[in-house]
Amino acid sequence: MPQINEGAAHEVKHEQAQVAVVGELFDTRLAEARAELKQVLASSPDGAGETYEREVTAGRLTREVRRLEGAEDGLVFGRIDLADKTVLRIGRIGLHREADELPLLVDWRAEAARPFYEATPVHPMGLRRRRHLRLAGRTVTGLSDELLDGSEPTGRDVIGDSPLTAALQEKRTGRMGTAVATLQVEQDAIVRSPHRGVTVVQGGPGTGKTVVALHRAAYVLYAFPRASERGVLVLGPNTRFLDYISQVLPSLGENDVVLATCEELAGIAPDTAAPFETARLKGSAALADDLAAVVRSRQAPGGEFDIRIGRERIRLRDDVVAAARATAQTSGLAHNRARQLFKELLIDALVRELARSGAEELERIDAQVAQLTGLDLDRVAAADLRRLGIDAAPASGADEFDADTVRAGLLDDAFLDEAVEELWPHLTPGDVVHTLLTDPAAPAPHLRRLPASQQALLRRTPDAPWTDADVPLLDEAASLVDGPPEHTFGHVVVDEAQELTAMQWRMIVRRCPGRSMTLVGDFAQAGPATVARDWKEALGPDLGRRFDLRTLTVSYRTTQEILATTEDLLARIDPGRPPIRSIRHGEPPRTLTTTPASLLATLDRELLEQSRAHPGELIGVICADDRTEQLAAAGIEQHARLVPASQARGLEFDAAVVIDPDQITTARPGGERDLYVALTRATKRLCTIAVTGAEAHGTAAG
Ligand SMILES: Nc1ncnc2c1ncn2[C@@H]1O[C@H](COP(=O)(O)OP(=O)(O)OP(=O)(O)O)[C@@H](O)[C@H]1O
Repeated sequence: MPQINEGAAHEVKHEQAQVAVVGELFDTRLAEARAELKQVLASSPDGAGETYEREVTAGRLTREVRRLEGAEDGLVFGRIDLADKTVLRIGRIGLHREADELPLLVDWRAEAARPFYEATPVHPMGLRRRRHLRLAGRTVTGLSDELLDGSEPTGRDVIGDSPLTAALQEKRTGRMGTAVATLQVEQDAIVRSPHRGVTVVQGGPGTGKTVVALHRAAYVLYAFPRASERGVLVLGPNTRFLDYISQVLPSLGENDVVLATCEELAGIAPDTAAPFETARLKGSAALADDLAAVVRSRQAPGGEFDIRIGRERIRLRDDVVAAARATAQTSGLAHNRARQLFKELLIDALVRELARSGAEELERIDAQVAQLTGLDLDRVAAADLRRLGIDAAPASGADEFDADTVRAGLLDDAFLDEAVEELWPHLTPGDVVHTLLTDPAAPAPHLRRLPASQQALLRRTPDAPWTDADVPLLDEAASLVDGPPEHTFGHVVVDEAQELTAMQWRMIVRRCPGRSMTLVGDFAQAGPATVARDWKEALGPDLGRRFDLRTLTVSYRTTQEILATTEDLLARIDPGRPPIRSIRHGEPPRTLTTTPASLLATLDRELLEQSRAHPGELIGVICADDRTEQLAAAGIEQHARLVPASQARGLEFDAAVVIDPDQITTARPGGERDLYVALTRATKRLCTIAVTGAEAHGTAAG
């Protein structure tokens, strides 16, 4: 915090007064929105139209109230002074009094706020001074200025610690906070990018990828109205991570973003998690073709259609059925909808057939009558009609056949529908995936080409529960049988995007028809289900190669000392990658060595010492997944957050204690990447506990 000298004290007082004015307007707006909402909720609408209108208005006002409430904390955080002496205050939302020419508070996403983030002494963007404010509630607790135009500080400029340093020194709470006051130039450039297609942000641990992703989501909502109308989705790897980031967008005044995992997006709650080998195999896009083949195999694969209608037995030739099938299959409709088209085409053919056979029957009767009596019935009938003064064309059997009535009757006929069901059954997504993975006779060109051991991993038993790895398959099957998902988004943000399998990419792309996305991740941190090695490989099949690739280069989390100890590991994971640098410095990481029998005692002691030395700090204990249960049973969670290595991606702690790195490395393929993730979670202190001895992995006793 800058030293509050006399000039600074004066400035703090001045800012305090301004913050109070902004706060007053904020309170008025919030009170107005709440009162209006109350009034709308108390009204009694007359009729469906008014009820609908009331719902819409109440929805809008509820959102407005939540938006304002979310932005209250740290409402004002910046100020820019332009060379022409214009002063603008920057905050989480915009506030404007009608009578004023300038806004009282400029939304951080507005163009007018851009210089607050992007101005540098080399490119001052018309600024003389940039000021950061620190607030506790509505009290200004500190401020610091940067002079950008080369002018000398005056008594009204407060030159002190960088606001970024102050922000980074705050204790971790277990929930990510916003970085709206201190977004750095390279981050801001991505957040504010006008690019509406696919933006990919890569960078090492702690470089702010999540920060950028979330602020980008808020920016899109503000700056791209069409995308915002269709909604913004933020997709994360697991609920633990979503919980970690859950507060960021509300505190940016944005409550309308949907936060979801892939499972939540598909609306499927799997019963269990698949082993990674299975997850990797089930992630292959080639299975999409196999699923499509299974569905096709249930679409009138061949043969004629034979049905009794009334007393008649009608048979449609196989080429007639094949033509209906081809038309339905090329209609672009999903299986269950195309079934209706197929059925209607069959009915059309049946009606034609009935008309033809009816006409033939009448002709046959006429011919028999003529042969027996010598009368031409058609001519007799026509002569009779002429005598009556009616000019009639010769009657034919077809004229007496009411095709429309017959057609309508057949459309409603349950018996006919059953017959169609034999050829083209209604399917559920579960039927399709189940058939692919359980039925050895199912068409599955890709699956068949796999070695027997892999086929065995993919096979499921009839009653097996669905796993997380089945979710993208079920979602793919849903799109094949019921059509594309109803709920789509205007912009999708994916965090830890390196984790997604090809099948998961397909489910995301289905939900973002406009292909407007921000994808952030780091392949050096990829889990074992990931097979793609880079973005081109991961995105190529669904999004092509035209994406805007940005790289973040500075870590704001992991200290330089910790990064230095992970350099060898990183070089093994990704030999060509240049090490990243950090703006943080801290204690050198420590390694403790223990035996399986004394692991719990060693860990206990370490946690106790850390809590005593650094009260209130958040400690994360990261271990191989297999060891989680043992540590949980020992009550570790009373002192620290216990995180299985597979779920540590994206998380952050003041201190991290990494248990048995060798076990993490060997627990699953790509274990070195799991270890790299685990070692880079701490903002201050890293302690590694190595476990030596024959029973080192997973068998330690307390
Ligand atoms: N501009 C910033 N101002 C303040 N804090 C920042 C800024 N950028 C990043 N941070 C902080 O740095 C930490 C790491 O950021 P973040 O989690 O976004 O990194 P990441 O690249 O997503 O990391 P990982 O690869 O481990 O998932 C967070 O605590 C975040 O709040």
